[in-house]
Amino acid sequence: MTGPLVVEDVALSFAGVKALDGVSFRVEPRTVHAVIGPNGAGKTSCFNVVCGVYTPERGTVTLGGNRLTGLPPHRIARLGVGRAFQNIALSGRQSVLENILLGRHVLTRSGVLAAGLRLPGARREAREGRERAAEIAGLVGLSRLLDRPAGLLSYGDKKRLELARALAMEPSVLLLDEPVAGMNDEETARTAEVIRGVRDRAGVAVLIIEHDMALVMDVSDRVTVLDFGRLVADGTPREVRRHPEVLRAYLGGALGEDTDGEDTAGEDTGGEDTGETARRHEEDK
Ligand SMILES: Nc1ncnc2c1ncn2[C@@H]1O[C@H](COP(=O)(O)OP(=O)(O)OP(=O)(O)O)[C@@H](O)[C@H]1O
Repeated sequence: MTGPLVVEDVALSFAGVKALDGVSFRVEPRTVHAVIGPNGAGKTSCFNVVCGVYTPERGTVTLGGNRLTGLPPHRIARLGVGRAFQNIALSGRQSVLENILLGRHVLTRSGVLAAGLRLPGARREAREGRERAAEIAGLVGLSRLLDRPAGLLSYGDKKRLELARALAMEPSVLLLDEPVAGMNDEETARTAEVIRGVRDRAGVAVLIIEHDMALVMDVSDRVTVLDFGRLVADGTPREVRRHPEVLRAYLGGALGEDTDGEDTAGEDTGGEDTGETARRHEEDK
């Protein structure tokens, strides 16, 4: 990893709606960092700013000191920001291995012509690419399914293949948008292991958006909480779970279970009206 991903004072609006309003946080190398918040909090907008899909009105994003803001998404990807999309867009007829290799295209130097002419450099690159793709498949638990067409995989395996394809670009930071959405408990647990493996075995930082609070609290080293485009808390899972603003944003419910057995859901948050935020979110829908 080249260094931290630093989001600094980022602001973005849509027709007067402040999707992000002065958001700053940093993702340290080799950590799992979650961005959470109620619907419409600005999580997806934040990802889109990091990836270069949106250019913020104010603020910057840097990776290891290199400025990403203002660069097109493909340049940002080459600089080390990988993304696995929420909507699965795999090539169903191609095998697991071939799908991972598609993700490596961005790294292949010798190009299609050289490969077609079977030049030695291209052949070596192709062999190394296949070896690395197989390693990545191992990292996400798909080693035994290398030759299987992606279209025949289970839902959970498809999501993990999508993750592998993003890893094939050899990112320093991997962005995962709801990696366990729609998964049962067993698949969620497998994916949690994969996320830890990406951090610990591949040495890649993982930035996730996720609504599954149990997963977030389980795998994250750090959590950034957004609400109405503003950062309301940033800290370890334990710290944010107890943060009054976080409890207010979530009405205490989703974050109430504490590992030390204390129930923080019923804690007095000091707010005048804990129902206010929820009502506003309901109105927004
Ligand atoms: N392309 C867009 N056009 C107009 N408004 C948008 C657009 N994208 C996001 N917004 C608005 O910006 C705010 C933040 O939205 P965003 O999608 O970033 O939130 P989110 O936290 O990802 O929500 P969710 O959990 O529902 O996906 C919302 O008020 C949303 O309606």
